[in-house]
Amino acid sequence: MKAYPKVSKICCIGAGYVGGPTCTVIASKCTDITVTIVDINESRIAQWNSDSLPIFEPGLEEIVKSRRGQNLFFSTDILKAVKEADLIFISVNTPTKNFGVGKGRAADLKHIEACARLIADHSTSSKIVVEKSTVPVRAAESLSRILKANTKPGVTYQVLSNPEFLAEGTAICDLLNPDRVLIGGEDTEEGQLAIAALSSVYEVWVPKERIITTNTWSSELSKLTANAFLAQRISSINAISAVCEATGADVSEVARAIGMDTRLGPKFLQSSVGFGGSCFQKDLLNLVYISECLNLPEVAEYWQQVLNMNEFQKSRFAKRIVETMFNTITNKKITLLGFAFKKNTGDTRESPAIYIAKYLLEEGAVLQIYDPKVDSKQVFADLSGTLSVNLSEVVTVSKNPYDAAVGSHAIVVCTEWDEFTSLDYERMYSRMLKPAFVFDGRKILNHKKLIDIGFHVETIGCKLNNIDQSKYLFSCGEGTPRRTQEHRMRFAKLENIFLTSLHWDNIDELPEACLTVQEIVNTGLTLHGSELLFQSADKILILNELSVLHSDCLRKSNSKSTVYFSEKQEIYTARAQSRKF
Ligand SMILES: NC(=O)C1=CN([C@@H]2O[C@H](COP(=O)(O)OP(=O)(O)OC[C@H]3O[C@@H](n4cnc5c(N)ncnc54)[C@H](O)[C@@H]3O)[C@@H](O)[C@H]2O)C=CC1
Ligand SMILES: O=C(O)[C@H]1O[C@H](OP(=O)(O)OP(=O)(O)OC[C@H]2O[C@@H](n3ccc(=O)[nH]c3=O)[C@H](O)[C@@H]2O)[C@H](O)[C@@H](O)[C@@H]1O
Repeated sequence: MKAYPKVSKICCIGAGYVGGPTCTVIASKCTDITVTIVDINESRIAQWNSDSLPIFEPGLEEIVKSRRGQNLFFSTDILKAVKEADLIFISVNTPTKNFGVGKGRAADLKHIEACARLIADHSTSSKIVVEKSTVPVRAAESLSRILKANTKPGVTYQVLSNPEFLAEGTAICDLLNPDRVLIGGEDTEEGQLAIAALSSVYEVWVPKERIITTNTWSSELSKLTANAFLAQRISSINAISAVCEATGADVSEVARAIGMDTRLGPKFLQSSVGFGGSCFQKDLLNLVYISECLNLPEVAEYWQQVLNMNEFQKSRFAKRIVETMFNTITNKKITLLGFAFKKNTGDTRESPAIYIAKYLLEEGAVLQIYDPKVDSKQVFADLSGTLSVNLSEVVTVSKNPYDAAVGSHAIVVCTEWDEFTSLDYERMYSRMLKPAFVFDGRKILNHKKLIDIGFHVETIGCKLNNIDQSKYLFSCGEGTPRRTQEHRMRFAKLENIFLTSLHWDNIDELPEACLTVQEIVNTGLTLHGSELLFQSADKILILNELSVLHSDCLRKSNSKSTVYFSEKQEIYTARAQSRKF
């Protein structure tokens, strides 16, 4: 068998989340190959050539900087790179079609086709064309037909399928140490030679036994199947999380127990607010569409259910936020921690945070959003379009989580960033209105500790023992400080005093209590009682350093709910802004 000439020049069309990292790693491992990554998006290429790369991926920047200008180039001169290359990766986006036949389900292959026509029109030498993008089964065949129908004399093409399995956030590790590299090609001598040529590129750093070869269609279908199985696992554990919440079981315990079965394994069993990202939904929709086209409605329905479960999970979580906050979040500030679809990436495509944010905004909430890698421009772009609210009035993007917590009623964790586990939640709590809530959509926080601080905590897949940790002192008559000491209650930790009547016996020591609290800490003191009591209390409490808030338990007007806490909280909020002694 003849050997294919050694690959010495690679062109990658599409400088996105796949093309950029993949070909950067190839350039770093195969320093004798010149790798040029091209894109029609000029600003993206300019960013790749700058100090601020267009995507965040741990470890990527170092490798780009070490190879850029050596054997790694980013360019908008697509024609030149295509002409010079022996091997061309097509890594363009293949989004879900939003028009015409297959709208909302089929993959839109217009970018792939544009690449094929461009290669056919401008190539003056033979090429191996590699489908890196995720495509429907038999897409390589269409690619091949376009190329061959436009072939110039003396130019030949071999089309390979080489799907990418990297996950964002761990892309560099995945590329350096892949579980497998899959290459599909034609079952002809030329096809096998092309497979061998691409394989030789990977063999520089990937053990040969991890490079598997197959026919093109199996390769294409394996990619869709891998994503479908991964998404199915998440939807399966999320379905169980709903059962756990209804029964008192804990989904983390269930995941641990089943994950130790070597047949199941522990990965992808993290129950969450739902999966996001640019591929799971798109690829599942594609699989559903292909199954329908093949007249396999049962198969289509089966995979559709994985997506339905994901929608259910997101909406269940969003509804729970509103229900727990006394069924109304109108004008309530809510802090969203995380906006990316997972940690260690700035990518927000199909992020569950977008769904949650839109839901809360539609319910009238005011959002204060913090994500370490997503900027405000991206947040506003993602939230624009569908809502009936003026976004700039109801959404702020903060530069740190503590600012995002000021005046907020609730924290909602949407992304599992490591830094969220080590925040100073006492500090967050002190900046929030009470009762203060945490909704942990990623199950990453120390829930017991949060409850001890005073938060009401809700999470996915288990019921938490939320007991009201607030301490109430009923009346504050003569001898109260002494008696609180006898009962080992620290006066300075006092946050609530309930005044039962205006009689001097009940309020005698109130000024001293307030002075003590003011001197030592404090985040504020709430007095509970009737309006009448407060009119008198106003006259005896004039403190510069301490906010004393009123909670008028008797007033029922203006109440949207008969729930005591709801009413208390509304009045508390209103007073908090207007009354300071
Ligand atoms: N994002 C991910 O983690 C993974 C994505 N994939 C698949 O890889 C493909 C690419 O995905 P991403 O890199 O995330 O997309 P992306 O949207 O980040 O990047 C695609 C790039 O292709 C460029 N492009 C489109 N048409 C072009 C043309 N005719 N000429 C030159 N450039 C063109 C776009 O300007 C864009 O910069 C998709 O099929 C996706 O399903 C596969 C594995 C992982
Ligand atoms: O084709 C693709 O685009 C890629 O899709 C996924 O990678 P990615 O979407 O980048 O990230 P994942 O780690 O798979 O996470 C996807 C979503 O599922 C969520 N997830 C993941 C794991 C888990 O246990 N629970 C869970 O909710 C994540 O938070 C995230 O929202 C696959 O993992 C990659 O193998 C594949 O190459």
